[in-house]
Amino acid sequence: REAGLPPGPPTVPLLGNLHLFPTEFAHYKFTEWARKYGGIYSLKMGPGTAIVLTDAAAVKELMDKRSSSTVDRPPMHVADLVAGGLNMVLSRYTENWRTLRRTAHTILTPQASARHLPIQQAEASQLLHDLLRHPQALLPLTYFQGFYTHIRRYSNSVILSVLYGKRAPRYETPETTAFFNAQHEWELVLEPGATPPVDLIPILKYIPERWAKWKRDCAKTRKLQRDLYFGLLDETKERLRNGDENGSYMEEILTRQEEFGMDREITGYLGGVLIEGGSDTTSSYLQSLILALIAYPETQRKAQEEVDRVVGEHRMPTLNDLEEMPYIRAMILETHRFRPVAPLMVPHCTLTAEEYNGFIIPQGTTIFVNAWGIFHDPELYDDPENFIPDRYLLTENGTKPGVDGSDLRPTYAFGVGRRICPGIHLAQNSININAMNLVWAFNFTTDTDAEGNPIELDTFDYQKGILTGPRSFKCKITPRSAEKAEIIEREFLEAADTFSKFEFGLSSEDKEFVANSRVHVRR
Ligand code: HEM
Repeated sequence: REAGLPPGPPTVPLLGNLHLFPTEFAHYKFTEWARKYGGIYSLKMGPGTAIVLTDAAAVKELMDKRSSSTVDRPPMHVADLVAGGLNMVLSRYTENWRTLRRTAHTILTPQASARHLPIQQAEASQLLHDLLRHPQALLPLTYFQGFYTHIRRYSNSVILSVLYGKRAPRYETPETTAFFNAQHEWELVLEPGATPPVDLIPILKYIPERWAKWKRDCAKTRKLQRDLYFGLLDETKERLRNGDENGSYMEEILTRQEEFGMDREITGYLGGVLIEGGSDTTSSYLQSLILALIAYPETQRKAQEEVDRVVGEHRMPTLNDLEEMPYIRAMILETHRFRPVAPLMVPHCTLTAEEYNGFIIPQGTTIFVNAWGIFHDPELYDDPENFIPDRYLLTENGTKPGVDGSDLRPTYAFGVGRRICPGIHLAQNSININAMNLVWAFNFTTDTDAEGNPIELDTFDYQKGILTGPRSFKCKITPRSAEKAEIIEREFLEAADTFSKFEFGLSSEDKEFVANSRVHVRR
């Protein structure tokens, strides 16, 4: 370890700390090291360096205030092979990234996100309806529990609708299947160990494809992504040409392509990255919320009391109600803290050398922001391992009274500096609507086994990966009253008008599903 670097675990020759680097759930190990080496420590990755920040003051200074240096991402050859450097999440600080980011900001403003509220609300009404009708697995062979796929469908359909004006009525809708399929392949090639260390030893990039399965996997992922992303783009173009607009983001980009400086290639990938960013993040969050509500029934009871007081029995919640619901707002923040979707955010990288607190951070250093370690720091939070929304009623950032939490902020889970999540407004609308809806509509409880014993939930049973969410779990979802069940049916039926504007070019199975679900309701 070079002089001037922050401390860190002991190194060995050549590898540095590479042999210690966790290949899954890295945030646990990073947090253990933070308690030992401090809020800023370094890891030697062969000749390269990584810094782990588990200190909110350091994050604020380095990631927010000095974001012009920490805006970069570390090199990732796999991302270049799959998306030609055009995947905004993983892209380096290039002209293309700036174009993608600028355009994303222009279309994803709070005002634009508000314009898309009707379809978000309609989709949320289908989510309630799906949970009411089919809370359990839809197909006997489905690995996932029914509720789990309903939530995934919801978030994917919302993003497809707002981007391309085309919704996904079923989890098995062809575009949704194609997306989750491509995404699965993408996650496999991104897994640590799936590729040789090409970013550390660049000569490995030149291994011919016939000896490198990973290159063939990247090519396969690239094709799956391009077929879907450019297919959807071309359909939108076609509709625009035919005068069938419905106000989607891609229509706006296609209309203003020149002004945004976007060619076909970059436009296709902008849409793609927004589907990727917007699908499993929102759904993982909602699945974590349900998991927490079941594991902490007292919290569920308090949230239900509040929603009943503000909304009552006879109507569904609306976004305006949230203002009157401090407990639900606290519960929303506590879910981000308890189980952040991106526990290490997405790694950043320095464009210039930085000095901080007497340490030198060289140019080209990878920076991990250990959101998990900060959110679970017992110095900051009382009883951090438990789900306790009340903490956010005591202080703005949920920290212990008397502790200075001013370096934190309520949007922390969405990232830092110039890479902060551009989908934040759309995501927050989804989270706010559904958090209220779910506690208003249902009781969430543990399921029972064949002998009638409750099936214990493991609140640590999470998927591995940069983004994480609970693995499918069993639970019981029951409507809280017959009247609420009726309101759910009615709202879903009334949403048909809103849906119809987004029901272009559906497959025959989707058409049949749509027709049947609505006829069924009318009976
Ligand atoms: C619960 C929901 C969500 C959470 C918790 C979340 C969180 C994050 C985090 C932590 C980052 C990395 C920030 C950083 O590097 O510092 C990020 C980046 C990103 N998110 Fe989200 N996100 C969510 C929803 C969405 C949605 C709905 C979209 C799309 C509409 C989206 C699109 C993106 C994109 C494109 C980036 C990359 C930004 C860049 O590197 O410049 N996210 N998000």
